[in-house]
Amino acid sequence: MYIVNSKEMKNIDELTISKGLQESILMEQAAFSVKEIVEDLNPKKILVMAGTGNNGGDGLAVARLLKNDGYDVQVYIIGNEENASYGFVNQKDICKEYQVDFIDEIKDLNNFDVLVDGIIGVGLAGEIKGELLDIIDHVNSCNCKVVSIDIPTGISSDTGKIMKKAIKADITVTFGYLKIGHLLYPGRSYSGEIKLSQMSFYKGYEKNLKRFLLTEEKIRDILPKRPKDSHKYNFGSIAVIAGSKEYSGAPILSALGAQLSGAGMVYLITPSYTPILEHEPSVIYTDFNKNYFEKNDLIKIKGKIEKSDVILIGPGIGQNSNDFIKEILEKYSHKKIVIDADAIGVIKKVKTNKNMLITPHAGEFQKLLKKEIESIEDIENYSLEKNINVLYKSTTSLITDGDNSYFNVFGNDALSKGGTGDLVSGVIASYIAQGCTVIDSTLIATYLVYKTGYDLGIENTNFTVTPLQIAKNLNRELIKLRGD
Ligand SMILES: NC(=O)C1=CN([C@@H]2O[C@H](COP(=O)(O)OP(=O)(O)OC[C@H]3O[C@@H](n4cnc5c(N)ncnc54)[C@H](O)[C@@H]3O)[C@@H](O)[C@H]2O)[C@@H](O)CC1
Ligand SMILES: [K+]
Repeated sequence: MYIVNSKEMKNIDELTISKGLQESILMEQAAFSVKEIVEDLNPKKILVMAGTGNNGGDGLAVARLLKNDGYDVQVYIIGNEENASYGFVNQKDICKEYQVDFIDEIKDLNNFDVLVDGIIGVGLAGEIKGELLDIIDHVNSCNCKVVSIDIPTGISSDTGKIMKKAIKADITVTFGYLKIGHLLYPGRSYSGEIKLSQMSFYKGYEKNLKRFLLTEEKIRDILPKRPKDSHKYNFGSIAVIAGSKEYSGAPILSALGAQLSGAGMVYLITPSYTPILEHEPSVIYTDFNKNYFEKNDLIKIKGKIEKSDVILIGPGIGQNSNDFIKEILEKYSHKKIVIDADAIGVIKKVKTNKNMLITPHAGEFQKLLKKEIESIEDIENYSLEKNINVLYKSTTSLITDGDNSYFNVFGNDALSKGGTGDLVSGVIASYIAQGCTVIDSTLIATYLVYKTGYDLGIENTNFTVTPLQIAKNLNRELIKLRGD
């Protein structure tokens, strides 16, 4: 499923209209789908709040359709009509013919049971200003159900950010394509339940789109098949190079993630002792009885690294093993490498390539960028400039190779715990070892871990789900995907 920004949506609108489909037809389609959703709420009294752009035009058309079906509906217009769009003016003229009731002031919004937010859609420019600031507060403090047209007023469709103030919707009805702002927080929570309506948009533009929603269907397509007649070497081997005196648990979660999701062979190499074999005896384990890795440790593990199809480096490794990490990234840059946690900072010092994946969360990524992340384009551009794959971990995670990006929205607060990232990186390495591309492996791994965490949170509570529990239950999602 494609995801668009406001510019792409505008291009799609314009291209569709250039093919001969009139704007008023698109508006009628949009309004009809909103009207049906409002009707499902069984309202007695409805207020449509309309801005003076085409989002307002949609709102006016919704009001007219509801009035025509006998509903008690009123319209309140917000903004300067001198600069109104043609779509708005046209719909207002039709509303008058249909005797739609316009009001000049709103006293108590609690007199209405449904509010339709047709104030601003994808045409939002800059921060909300003027009378709208108070109106938004008023809407957010009332008890009515709020249905936003296209995107809640005040949410940026490009970033999901609140542009000073935004309406909190119960339902958002959007048209043709999801917008980035529906998926990224806080836009994701302000949108409430999102309903996507199909429209007659010209599909020829889709070849230009490069952002996608990660779906179960996609995972079914890319999940590797396991041949019955196979041996361990069919499923690849992984060198997990992880841990330090301070963090002896992280390597366990990474190794378990790798082993419990199908890899053929997992070598775990840590500086100090970690009790992995008590958890999973099939892991091949080495430690050096020291606190951190040193550059010359590489000689001792060369054989295992060279036998491995994938290297996972970084979970729990701390900041005292950087020379050793740099040596590995330089020497084995021809191998697939998952670079996690404290190893991520080391990529600033090495030449990177598309065999590599980094897995930063916001704090780690900001350190690489040396500035705050403004939009997902910052992440995509970094990936392009550094020629490296990126998994940006957040409640909505982004997976990108710079050219194509996927949004994973299966995450929630059940995953917001130390150790989840270690598990994810292990599962990613596992699917690379099993023959998937770096990006596909990241899609599969984040899907499996996030979805398992989500399901365990529902069965138990989001407070109590742990990464170890998720690791031990990865099989459940795999069983569902296998279809039995
Ligand atoms: N062909 C089309 O163009 C279609 C457009 N559709 C609707 O049209 C919307 C886009 O319409 P527009 O491009 O006219 O834009 P919008 O109507 O979303 O926004 C423009 C209006 O918002 C006001 N505004 C913008 N930023 C503001 C700010 N910071 N503070 C206060 N007011 C602000 C502008 O003055 C203008 O009145 C979509 O979201 C969708 O609802 C749908 O009807 C489908 C077809
Ligand atoms: K809106």
